[in-house]
Amino acid sequence: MEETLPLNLTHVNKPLVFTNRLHMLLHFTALSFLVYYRLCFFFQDAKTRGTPVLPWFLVFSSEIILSFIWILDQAFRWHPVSRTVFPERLPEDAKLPHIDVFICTADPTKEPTVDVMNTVLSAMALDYPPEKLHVYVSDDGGSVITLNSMRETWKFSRWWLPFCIRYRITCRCPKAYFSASENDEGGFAGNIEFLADRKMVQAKYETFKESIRRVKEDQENSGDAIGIIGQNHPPIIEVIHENSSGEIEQVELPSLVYVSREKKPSYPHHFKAGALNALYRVSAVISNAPYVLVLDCDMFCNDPASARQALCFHLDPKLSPSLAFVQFPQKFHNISENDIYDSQHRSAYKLLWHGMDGLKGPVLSGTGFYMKRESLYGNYKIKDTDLELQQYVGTSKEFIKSLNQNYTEDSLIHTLPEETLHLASCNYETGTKWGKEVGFLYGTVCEDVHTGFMLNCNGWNSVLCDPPKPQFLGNSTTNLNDLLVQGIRWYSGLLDIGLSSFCPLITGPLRMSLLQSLCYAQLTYFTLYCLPLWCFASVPQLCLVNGIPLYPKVSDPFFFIFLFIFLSAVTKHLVEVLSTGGTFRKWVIEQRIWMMRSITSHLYGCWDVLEKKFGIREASFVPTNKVEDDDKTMLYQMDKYDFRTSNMFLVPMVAILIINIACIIGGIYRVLSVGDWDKMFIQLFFPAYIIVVNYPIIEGLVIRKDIGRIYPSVALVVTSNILAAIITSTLYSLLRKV
Ligand SMILES: O=c1ccn([C@@H]2O[C@H](COP(=O)(O)OP(=O)(O)O[C@H]3O[C@H](CO)[C@@H](O)[C@H](O)[C@H]3O)[C@@H](O)[C@H]2O)c(=O)[nH]1
Ligand SMILES: [Mn+2]
Repeated sequence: MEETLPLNLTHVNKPLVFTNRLHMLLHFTALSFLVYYRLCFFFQDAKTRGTPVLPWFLVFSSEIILSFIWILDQAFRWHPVSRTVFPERLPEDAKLPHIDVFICTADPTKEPTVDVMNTVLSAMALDYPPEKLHVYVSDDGGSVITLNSMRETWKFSRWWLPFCIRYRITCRCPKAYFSASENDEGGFAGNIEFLADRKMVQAKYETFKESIRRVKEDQENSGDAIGIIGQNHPPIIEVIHENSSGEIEQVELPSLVYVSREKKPSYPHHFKAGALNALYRVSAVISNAPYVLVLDCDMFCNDPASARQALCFHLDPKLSPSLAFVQFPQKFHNISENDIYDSQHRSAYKLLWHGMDGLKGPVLSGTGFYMKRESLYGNYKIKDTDLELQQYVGTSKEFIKSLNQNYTEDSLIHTLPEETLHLASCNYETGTKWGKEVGFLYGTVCEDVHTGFMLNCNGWNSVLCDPPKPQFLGNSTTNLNDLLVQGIRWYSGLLDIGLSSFCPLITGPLRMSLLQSLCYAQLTYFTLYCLPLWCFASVPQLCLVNGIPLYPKVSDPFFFIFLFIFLSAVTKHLVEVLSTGGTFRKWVIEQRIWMMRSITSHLYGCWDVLEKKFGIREASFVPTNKVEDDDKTMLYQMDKYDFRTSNMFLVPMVAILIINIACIIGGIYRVLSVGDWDKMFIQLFFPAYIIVVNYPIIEGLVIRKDIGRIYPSVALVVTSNILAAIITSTLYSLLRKV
């Protein structure tokens, strides 16, 4: 009866679903009262109002935007699920499908080659029949360093893979394996042969690292600067192969292919999406596996079992026909205990993705997913003539042939090198539907969300596979500068999708469930948090000093509506943090990071989108820095914010704090002398809350003496004060008049 047992199971946490929905009902009712209260104001007689219209309107608009995002957010909480897989029930190895692994790298200066090669090694060492595994590395930098290092990697893999298999090592990324405090001994603890082999392989690993260092040095000495090579180079494709030397045992290894697509300054290259599409084509004529694992170069396989786990969904006869991809959550190896930047993106990967999984499936997250190759080929099947097909996917006959291959071993095509180079050339896509209907979509730097959204629109589903042991571990941004810079790219890319012709609120409901569309809308519109947060950080405070009440007084029944909404929102957040393994402290940190990001990254993200819409600026994808810096890591591990970032981020944060501190002092003085504290209670609470939550900024500015503090440079002090003064005086004059 073995065959009838399911490969996977889905669980619904019913009590959680119930409490979520009850909370939605209560919170929504309170929000309706709030809207009623705000609207009534406009019907009052101008004389009895006692508050000018403008500040009321600003605060009301902000509340509407927050409520709008809150409503979108509820879709994630409607029907969260989790899943279990049973890889032991998969068919025997001989019947398993081929898998291609794509690893993207772009810049050997920002993405340390040794780490990239560790990712490659961990992927080659997946627990999967090696003859069915092809690992492709896309090098957008077109760098000799990466190519030569891959040759070294191939050599080392002949030692590394047999070692992992023989001793059943589960951590197959050598860097992680050799630096782990506790050794993964696969049940061979104390075995003399194991210890000797381990020592020998470790020595080989050291030699391997040394050889990569030499490759780098040779390149630097040859005068070719690293980094600027990326924008203009011919296509290079090489199947890595070395003649085996006698001393190594003969083992079958997965194939390893280096692909650097052609780049010319006159052709847009569409960043990572362009790189992945080139890999899609090249691999189609080499191995053409029906499933593709995509990895960022900094995300290694932490457990070799992921391929088999993903196949528990892809080979499930019920799910398979409409299943586009199996997404594993992004998890990171460099997260400290308190995680002061929320680098792990707790809410997304521990909560939101599970919520979408209960609807039509999680959003594509850029890395750590097993995609069904066919799902990205669009509507190629309904093209009648060869010409139509060529206009759709391009002119390569070999590629078109690959579309209809049966994925059996004998059908693997042995392609001529010219064909692969043609497929990786930069004008191959001209006049075709690549990036529009075929492959990863262009037009935004968040190609992952965009592509996932369109797949869902076209009827494909996805699932989230989140086993207890992280299958992939990446490198997250753990300093303020990288975090905020990366944030600008994400939030502008996401808002780009929201404002494009693929607006999730319009396209979505027509082509998928309303709830799933709301989830996408939340992802693409939460950049707009910057508007209400800027407002709440300044308007109520300035009204406080001016004696303009914006909220009901303590004795008013509506006061409890506001109190309830605040408490309900923060308590729900706190409960979610605690139930996903966080602490009270983590909750405060998330509140703080939300404020910091909204005030800076979200704002600049919006600005970026505006500039792009008006054609002032082109899209850019600045790869995140992945070089480990001891100073920065030390500060992060010590839970100290590293404020060594540009004034572009510091000035708004410091200016907001100046306003809040000044207003709370002025406000308290005014309330004491006038005695209307009951009218101003909420407005006194606002700045107090902001100051308490953001205390580390004050500490960084006036108390800390270490390298990560905020240096009160003349430029910073002057610009923050000027900004604070501009905001204050503009609002001051406006608020009173209207
Ligand atoms: O022109 C480019 C730019 C980047 N990359 C690669 O894309 C990957 C992701 O870039 P990274 O700098 O690490 O960006 P992150 O912000 O960390 O990436 C997140 O956000 C991206 C979308 O902005 C997604 O593509 C990623 O999968 C997701 O992890 C890396 O492997 C890069 O080498 C390219 O191949 N070509
Ligand atoms: Mn990354």
